Amino acid sequence: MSERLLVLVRHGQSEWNLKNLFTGWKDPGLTELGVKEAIGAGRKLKEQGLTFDVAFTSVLTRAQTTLDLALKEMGQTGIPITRNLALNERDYGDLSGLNKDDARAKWGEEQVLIWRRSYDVPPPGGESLKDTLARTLPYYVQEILPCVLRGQRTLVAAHGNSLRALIMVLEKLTPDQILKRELGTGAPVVYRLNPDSTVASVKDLAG
Ligand SMILES: O=C(O)[C@H](O)COP(=O)(O)O
Repeated sequence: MSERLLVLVRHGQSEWNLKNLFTGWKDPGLTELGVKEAIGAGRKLKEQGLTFDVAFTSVLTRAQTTLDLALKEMGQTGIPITRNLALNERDYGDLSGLNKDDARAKWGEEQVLIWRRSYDVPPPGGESLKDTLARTLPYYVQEILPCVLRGQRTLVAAHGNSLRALIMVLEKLTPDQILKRELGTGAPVVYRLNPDSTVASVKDLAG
């Protein structure tokens, strides 16, 4: 029986995570810590005895580098990698490049939390989680899920909010529950799916 393995991993710390800037579709690289976290993700997956047949990532450097470093750590650099902007971070619109504390000072704690974590309120000029889901979910259903269901062990390296969107569907979270769901940098979440594509088990390798 095939194991229907799906692992989601958020990229390691980026230069803009470190500077506390809204990033979205901007394309900073990983920090030194981010590189360590990416290698650490590979090490955690290796320790679980996991190997992969295919991988998916976004068109942004921080996710691609994280994937490359994790695969290298696992000795798995030869597997096919598909890059698609459907997996990109949520577009933060006019907030992109602004400091998150400055934004809180300007618009208030509550408004910024709503922009960052609510389901359907977009930041000015950007995408809500619902908008993000509207592009990540079709890609997941059409491109990623078929690989998992045919037994290809699948690794997805992407972003806080593109992955939260997928996690909302996988874990059947309500808009209220997704508000509180955070994803650590470089922390893999390991899913095993049932034949009907529902989740059989989930294991968070954070920490
Ligand atoms: O795009 C960003 O700024 C981060 O990658 C995710 O930010 P958030 O935690 O504010 O959604």
